[in-house]
Amino acid sequence: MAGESHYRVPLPAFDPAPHVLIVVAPYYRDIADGLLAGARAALDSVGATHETIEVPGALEVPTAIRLATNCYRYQGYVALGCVIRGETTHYETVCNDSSRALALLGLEGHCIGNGILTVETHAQAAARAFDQNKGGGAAEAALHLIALARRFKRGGKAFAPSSTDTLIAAGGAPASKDTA
Ligand SMILES: Nc1c(NC[C@H](O)[C@H](O)[C@H](O)CO)[nH]c(=O)[nH]c1=O
Ligand SMILES: CC(=O)[C@@H](O)COP(=O)(O)O
Repeated sequence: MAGESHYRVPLPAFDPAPHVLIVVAPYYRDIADGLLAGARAALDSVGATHETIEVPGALEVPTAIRLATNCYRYQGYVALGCVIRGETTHYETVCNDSSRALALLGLEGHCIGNGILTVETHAQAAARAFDQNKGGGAAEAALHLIALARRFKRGGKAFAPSSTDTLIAAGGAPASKDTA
């Protein structure tokens, strides 16, 4: 499967536009550049502003995001990188720990899209970074979570469900101004 084949939930409109931090591990520079281009295009498409920082490897991405949360500057985060299986069990460590740490940060309420590829070969990585635009998908995931965070923000007014309200709407459906 080379190209993109799954359904992508339409992005909501944002007002105000969110500010997002991209954290990328350019362990494989060419793959990282493909992921970055897709992520930036997705953020630009909704008017989101963004900054990018680099860390050495995928294992550092969650820690960098956690450190960035200290400054309350970003509404969401896009984690980008690529892990390719080597000869030892280190692959499992890098894949599982980075993924688990990002998930735990998400459960703390941080809006994170995970675009860290975990693959067997460089060719698989290239297909996902370029043809399948996994960087864009990760940025879109972060944007959907930002919309949800705004919709369900702490101390917000009570929400009355209606037939048009679904979880998938992710903040895009209600006409009310519910911005964070
Ligand atoms: N093998 C890969 C790594 N390994 C490096 C670790 O992520 C980490 O930087 C190191 O253990 C120091 O803490 N990183 C990747 O991004 N991709 C790999 O394939
Ligand atoms: C995913 C990795 O950490 C990998 O690149 C390391 O390779 P190796 O298992 O051959 O040391």
